[in-house]
Amino acid sequence: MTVSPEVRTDRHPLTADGSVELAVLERSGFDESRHIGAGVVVDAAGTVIDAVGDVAASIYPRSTMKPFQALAVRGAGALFSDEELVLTTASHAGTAAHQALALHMLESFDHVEADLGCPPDMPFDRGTARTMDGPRRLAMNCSGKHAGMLAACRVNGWDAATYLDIEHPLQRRVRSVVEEYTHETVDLVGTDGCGAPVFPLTLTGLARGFAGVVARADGDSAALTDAVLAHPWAIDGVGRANTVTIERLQVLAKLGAEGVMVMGLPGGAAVAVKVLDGSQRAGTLAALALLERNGLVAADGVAEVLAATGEPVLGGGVPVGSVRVGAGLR
Ligand SMILES: NC(=O)C[C@H](N)C(=O)O
Repeated sequence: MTVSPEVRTDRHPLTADGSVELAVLERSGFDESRHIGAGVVVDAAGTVIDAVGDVAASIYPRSTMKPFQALAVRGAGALFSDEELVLTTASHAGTAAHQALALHMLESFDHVEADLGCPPDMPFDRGTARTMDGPRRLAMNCSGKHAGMLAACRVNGWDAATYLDIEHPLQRRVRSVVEEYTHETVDLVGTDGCGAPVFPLTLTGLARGFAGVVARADGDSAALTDAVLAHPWAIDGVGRANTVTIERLQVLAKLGAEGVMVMGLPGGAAVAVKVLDGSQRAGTLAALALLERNGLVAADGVAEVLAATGEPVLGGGVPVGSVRVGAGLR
């Protein structure tokens, strides 16, 4: 992590003391695991309307930064089809369709797979992984984001070999988009798993920023929001949690690694959640519980999404338990 001269003295990480119980896994009638963390709901104007835990704590947003990165790429003049635009903001499952889309994005701007700055990886989708000989960059969940960044370099004549450097013109743009939407000063820079710069943000700033994106206040954020709603398969994968949430609830959902989840109602509120232990298990459950308790999504729709995407608790191959909303959210 590098530190800029004007470090915020109030920036602090989320701790156990700043967390509440978000989810509990019960097996055979006995509680087995608990996930703690924090979550915040803001309205369309970015005002906090509900919060649990220390939502002034900062977290790495990981892939929930992708909507801001996608807007920076589009703002730099790299234009794609709607499905490709969704891939620029995706943590995709790496299916053949996702990989083909990423390849088309590269080729449209005279790039090749080896130009991608993200590392070779196996796809999230197990079926696709079984068909592959080994990891490749196209299959990495961030390949669409990186293809978009490379396209922005081509359009502007920027150096494509250094596009992940924090002082590269593209990353400067990303930084200013993040600051514009979150209303926070970027003062710390880390490196995401895919190699891109990632900035700690308060949970509240992240929710505010996401509410700004789904507010559709300008052409680029409207195009991004509408594209995700129209092509939810591309942002995650068929049957996967973000895709199912978008399909069933018309709520934009975006996961980040290490237990981060943001969701936003087009033109309305947004929620941001961090599960302290980094587990992905509780993210969708906690974010939807926060939206539901504020009357922003219907209980039956939430139950449908959780039934379709919740992690099964199995014993001998049959369900013997469940994951429920924790005491901190009730
Ligand atoms: N889904 C994610 O958050 C991935 C993240 N961008 C990483 O590279 O690790």
